[in-house]
Amino acid sequence: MSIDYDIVIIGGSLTGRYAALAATQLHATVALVESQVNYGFIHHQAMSEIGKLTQGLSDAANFGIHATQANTSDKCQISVALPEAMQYARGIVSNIQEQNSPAILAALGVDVIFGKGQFQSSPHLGFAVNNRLLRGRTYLLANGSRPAIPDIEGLQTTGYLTLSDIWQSLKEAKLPKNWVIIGGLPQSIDIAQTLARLGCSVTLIVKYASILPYVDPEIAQLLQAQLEVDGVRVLTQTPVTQVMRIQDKKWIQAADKAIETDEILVAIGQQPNIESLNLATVGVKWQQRSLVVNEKLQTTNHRIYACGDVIGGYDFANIANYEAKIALKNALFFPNLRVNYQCVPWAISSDPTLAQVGLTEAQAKRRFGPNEILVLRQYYKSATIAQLRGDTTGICKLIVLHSGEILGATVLGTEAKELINPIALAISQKILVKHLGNLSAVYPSYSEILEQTAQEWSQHRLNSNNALQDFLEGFFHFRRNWNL
Ligand SMILES: Cc1cc2nc3c(=O)[nH]c(=O)nc-3n(C[C@H](O)[C@H](O)[C@H](O)COP(=O)(O)OP(=O)(O)OC[C@H]3O[C@@H](n4cnc5c(N)ncnc54)[C@H](O)[C@@H]3O)c2cc1C
Ligand SMILES: NC(=O)c1ccc[n+]([C@@H]2O[C@H](COP(=O)([O-])OP(=O)(O)OC[C@H]3O[C@@H](n4cnc5c(N)ncnc54)[C@H](O)[C@@H]3O)[C@@H](O)[C@H]2O)c1
Repeated sequence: MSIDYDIVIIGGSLTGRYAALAATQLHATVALVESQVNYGFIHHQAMSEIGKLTQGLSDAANFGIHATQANTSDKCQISVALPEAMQYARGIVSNIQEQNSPAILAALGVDVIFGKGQFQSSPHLGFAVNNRLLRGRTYLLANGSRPAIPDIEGLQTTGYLTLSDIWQSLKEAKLPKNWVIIGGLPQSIDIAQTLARLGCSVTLIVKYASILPYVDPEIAQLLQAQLEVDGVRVLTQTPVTQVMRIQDKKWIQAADKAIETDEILVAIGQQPNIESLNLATVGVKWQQRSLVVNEKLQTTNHRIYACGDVIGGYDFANIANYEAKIALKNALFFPNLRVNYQCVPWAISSDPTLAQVGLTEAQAKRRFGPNEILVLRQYYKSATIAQLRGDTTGICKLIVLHSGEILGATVLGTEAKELINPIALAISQKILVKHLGNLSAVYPSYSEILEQTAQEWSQHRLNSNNALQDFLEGFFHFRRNWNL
């Protein structure tokens, strides 16, 4: 069989492009097939930053900072001009787009093909696009997912927005005032807070007991409390059963509550983009929420690999890139590598930020038994930097074995995204918690929180070792008595 490319990558967002560049660096020949890149999530991040800035400016008075109108003693009101904010966000998207442009990829040796294409199985496995048949030794599906829409009575006829189109579809100069968000995905938590900070009235509705069922409950509760402080009304254990339009208002029936709103955002999960790919013909299987892959990220056709949102799980760009690395190496060389999500962190850009890696306390206790686990925690208020910046809401929680092996961590607080990365590295490199405790972190810095949390381990070891405590007491008693 003759081939045109060592790998054909289908889907060219940040992950597809990342995989394509990594392949060319390894001197493999690569085709990247892309239908239409959507940088919606960068747009969202920009809006989220504007929301945080607005909040920061509103809090300025706590630091004794007051702004007054020229020639009057009236205080300034903080407000966001949506068209200008959207223009700023579009500018960021355009910069990122430029950095990842097809011209740059082509210059680096990637054959970029615009189109949608589909697999064909005969006479040989190939990917047909724009009247061309791309024959790859292997294929990588990085073609993402789209919002899953629940079968709720009246939802389709009433109309709704999703995480993919929320910002792009807003045409008015002002945001709709009242929002209902259905579903507690990581991204919907962030969007709820951003909308509230931009002046909207937001109700977040989830059908489970927690806004984020896979997160440490203590921390999910703290995050929920912060959302409520920001003015988000949170309804848990409240399944939405019906949606309807009455005149120009939308109405939501959630358990025994009827809620009137201007706009609805549906965020209950994603489903893979698979329909147009002709996957059944080439033996690739899928489920409702994801493609079926093994630990090597091979689909049920061993020459076709997949990574990113198309294979399900939490949708995060860094998780997609991690999977792309594994899938790419398996596809180009011998398929030996297996995914291990234990050391891949993820974070929500909420304020305070939530970041998690490895096992939660409950998962660790289930896997190793409750007596084998130590939970080390430190609150942000103990760190000088948090006091200086006035952001003392936060906690760092490390889950460790008695041996000092780190199993997981959850951090809620400023710079949690930065703190989680060294913990992920410690987990992957099996660096014991005592080494994190010996950090000598820069003072004042948020890393102190990590250092202090890790030091709890030595303190716990000492407190639970009576023989060592007796020895130390005796040792210093002896030195004092003998003046040594
Ligand atoms: C509102 C929002 C906020 C987010 N915030 C964050 C965040 O803060 N941090 C974070 O890590 N992640 C965030 N994410 C998630 C992140 O965007 C995704 O996890 C990441 O982009 C995964 O990349 P992917 O390549 O799997 O899928 P996508 O980014 O969806 O890319 C798939 C690509 O494949 C193309 N494609 C689809 N079908 C075909 C076809 N048949 N042929 C050719 N091409 C095709 C599409 O056009 C698209 O460009 C957010 C997502 C949303 C919606
Ligand atoms: N990283 C992880 O640890 C992990 C683990 C499991 C699942 N996931 C992923 O997280 C995503 C969500 O998973 P899930 O199993 O919670 O999905 P789900 O469809 O059961 O729920 C998603 C969210 O929508 C809410 N919801 C759904 N229907 C609703 C309704 N009618 N009314 C009100 N709220 C409603 C749920 O309460 C939840 O907050 C999926 O994409 C899944 O693959 C991640």
